[in-house]
Amino acid sequence: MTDTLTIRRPDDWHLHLRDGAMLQAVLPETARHFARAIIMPNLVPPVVRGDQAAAYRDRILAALPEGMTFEPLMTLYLTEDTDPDDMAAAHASGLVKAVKLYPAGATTNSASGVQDFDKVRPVLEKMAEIGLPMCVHGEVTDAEIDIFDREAVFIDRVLDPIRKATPGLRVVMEHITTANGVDYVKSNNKDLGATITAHHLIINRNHILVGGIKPHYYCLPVAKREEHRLALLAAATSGDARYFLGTDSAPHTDANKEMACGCAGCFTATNTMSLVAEMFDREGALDKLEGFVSLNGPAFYRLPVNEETITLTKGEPVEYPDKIDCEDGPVTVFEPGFPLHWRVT
Ligand SMILES: NC(=O)N[C@@H](CC(=O)O)C(=O)O
Ligand SMILES: [Zn+2]
Ligand SMILES: [Zn+2]
Repeated sequence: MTDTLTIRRPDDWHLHLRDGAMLQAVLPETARHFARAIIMPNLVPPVVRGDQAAAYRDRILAALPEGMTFEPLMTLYLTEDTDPDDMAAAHASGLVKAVKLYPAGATTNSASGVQDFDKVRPVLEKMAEIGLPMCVHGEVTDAEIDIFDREAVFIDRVLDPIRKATPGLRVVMEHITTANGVDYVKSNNKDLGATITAHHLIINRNHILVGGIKPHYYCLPVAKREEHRLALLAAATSGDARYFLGTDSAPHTDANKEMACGCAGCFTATNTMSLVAEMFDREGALDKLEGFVSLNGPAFYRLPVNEETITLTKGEPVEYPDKIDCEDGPVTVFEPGFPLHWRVT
């Protein structure tokens, strides 16, 4: 039985760090294990231009505790007014590694997102030309589409037409939650990848709703049926390099989660590596863990892999805090409902 595992230091290809007091509170949770992360731009106001991304990057680095190393990989929030030249300059300087597409109204702080996809056509063409990847929150927002179908409908009605109209556009389907998402990636070429979160490998929709509503399991896209969770787990542990870890760790204070209209987002930064290793171990796929967390992401983003390593050890159940403190109020850490045995040592 394997009980220690040394792998290259992992990266997180989808992370929310927020700003101010929340940034201060959550950044060490990620930087403890992860070397780099793709930083989501859904602040209020959103990070739309290169100068805003540069200023946000500076605030992140200023919040990093002494002695920790971490590289924020910045993104721009795509709006109908995005200037293709500003975007291209931010990419050429090395600052910006991706552009994020939020359908307007799809998720937390997405009001400035795209309503009319034709309006961003020139920007998408520029991205294809310069090789700048687009990260997509893949859900339609139409009131008549059931929330559990919004990812599958987005693939058919929005994503596939965009990809066909924009050859060469490199796309990451963020936080996929369905077998439809898994299959769409599988049946396409190397210009398409997908991130998978730790929590979507663990929970299905029953976990949110059976026996009382669990606000800390509510995120978007919402967890689906068990058959979809199993498809995600199979994809993550398959060794297929088009799937990689993006935690979508999305902190909200408990006050904002535990209310009549609670925010969407699971906070997993603290225990991600224990969560993911546990799930890979259960699948007998520990040999695929390094690919999923440390190799496949850099390959897609055409970045070097990390030189440092981390060692995971299996033993007695791992202890981790149930909440982390933040000046704005406590933030609950994702609790899988079973013990975790792999710790980063
Ligand atoms: N995933 C979530 O449920 N929430 C994210 C936004 C997002 O990634 O869609 C957030 O910013 O809180
Ligand atoms: Zn999202
Ligand atoms: Zn997210």
